[in-house]
Amino acid sequence: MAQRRHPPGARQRARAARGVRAGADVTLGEPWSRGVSRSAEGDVRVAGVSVHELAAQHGTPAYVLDEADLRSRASGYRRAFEAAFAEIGAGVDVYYAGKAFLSLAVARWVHDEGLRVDTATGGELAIALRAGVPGPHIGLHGNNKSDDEIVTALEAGVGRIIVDSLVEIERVADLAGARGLVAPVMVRVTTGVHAGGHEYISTAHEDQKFGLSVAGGADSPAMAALRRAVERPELHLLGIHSHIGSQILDPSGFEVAARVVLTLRAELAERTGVLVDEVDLGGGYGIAYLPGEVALDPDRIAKDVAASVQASSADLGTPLPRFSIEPGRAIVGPAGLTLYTVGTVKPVRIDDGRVRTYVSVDGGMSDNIRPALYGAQYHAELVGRVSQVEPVLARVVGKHCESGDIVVHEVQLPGDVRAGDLLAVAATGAYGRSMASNYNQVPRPPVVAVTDGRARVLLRRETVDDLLALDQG
Ligand SMILES: Cc1ncc(COP(=O)(O)O)c(C=O)c1O
Ligand SMILES: N[C@@H](CCCC[NH3+])C(=O)O
Repeated sequence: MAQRRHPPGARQRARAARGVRAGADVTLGEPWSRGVSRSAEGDVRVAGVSVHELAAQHGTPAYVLDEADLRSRASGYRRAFEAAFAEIGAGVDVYYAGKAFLSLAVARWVHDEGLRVDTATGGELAIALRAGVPGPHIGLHGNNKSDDEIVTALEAGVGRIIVDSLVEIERVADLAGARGLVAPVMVRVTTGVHAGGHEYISTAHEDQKFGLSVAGGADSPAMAALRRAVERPELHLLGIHSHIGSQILDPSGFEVAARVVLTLRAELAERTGVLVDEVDLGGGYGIAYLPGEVALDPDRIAKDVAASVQASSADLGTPLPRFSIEPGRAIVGPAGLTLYTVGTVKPVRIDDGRVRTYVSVDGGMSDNIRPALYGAQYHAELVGRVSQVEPVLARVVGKHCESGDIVVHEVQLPGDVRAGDLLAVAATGAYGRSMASNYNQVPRPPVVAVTDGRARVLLRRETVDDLLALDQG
């Protein structure tokens, strides 16, 4: 695929050479990362680097990650939860959910900021370990872990393996026992609380692949698994894990799930005499994708969850456990944007007589599957120049052979949007690159980190040669 490169305009070149900024830059605000600003001349910068420069140096499409933004969200979540849980006398660990996006640098950044790392596969585990995250600060998830994954985790001394089924309890115990090890495990349970979007629902029975249901009380699959984990001497049962969903904007689901888990913990103690030390409440903290949307505030949610677990524990008469959480999207999502170059622009008359302008960009569902998969909404802006032309109703689409290859369903863009323009889509840091594909043999874009006016490549752009290298003829 030919890569489009954007030579900066003469004015930008001259300014970059002088290293000065004309006029005061204005921060764009949510849903953009905190380092995204626009100068009076319309030059959009990420952490001080112009989008023209990024496009010229790295081509488009490109994922751009604002390091300072990511770090401050990581430390913000850690501080908020540490403070709120210290207030009620409980400890807390924050695990960054690497599934949202993981690379060596990102693993190091979150580790620097005092977070641990939650991995879901051997690949994520390998990256966390290679980055230098200590084994005890890593968790391994997965509903279908391979023996290799379990053994790698055991040998790396991971802090916890979150077991997801009865058979896995036996496998982890056998693999640990064969090596003379005791495996630290948590049991993942399903509380019936499902959250995401703006509401949560609570159902008694679960019809999905993750975890073990608490439905049935003393006879529940969750209780059976916990008891079995207590029985196996090759396992050290650390605690109970619950993850209720993703992109949650209504925090009440966390509180309901926490109460269910704390109740199960008390029941387990009654039946076995073992009061487990830890409770993990999973990830799912929602972010803003569109202007005007309000992300969950870590300080607020930490206080609410802490108050609710304190109340539940007091009702149950059990001492507070140590807590942990696993935010992914809330750390990396807002820190990322995707830079595209506009190609074909096509006005299309739609049913109600209006015209929708289809703006095709040089990427699409291969770099962001979320609109096609979940109907996810995003916000885009023209970032390479300022236009005074009236906005039109636009749909940003990709270059793939699918009519559902939509990047932004509906957005107002200047009526003179044209080929060669630079377009940025906000809040693509989570589940963009990590869920990217090579559909239509499109090489995956690079991830470029921007820090204090300097850009560097974290993951290089794939090439057609990379794709051909996989092909054994
Ligand atoms: C077990 C577990 N922990 C953490 C996460 C991270 O979720 P999010 O990125 O929504 O914070 C997920 C994904 O939803 C998950 O399945
Ligand atoms: N991948 C999903 C979220 C699922 C997270 C993993 N449990 C998303 O893009 O929103």
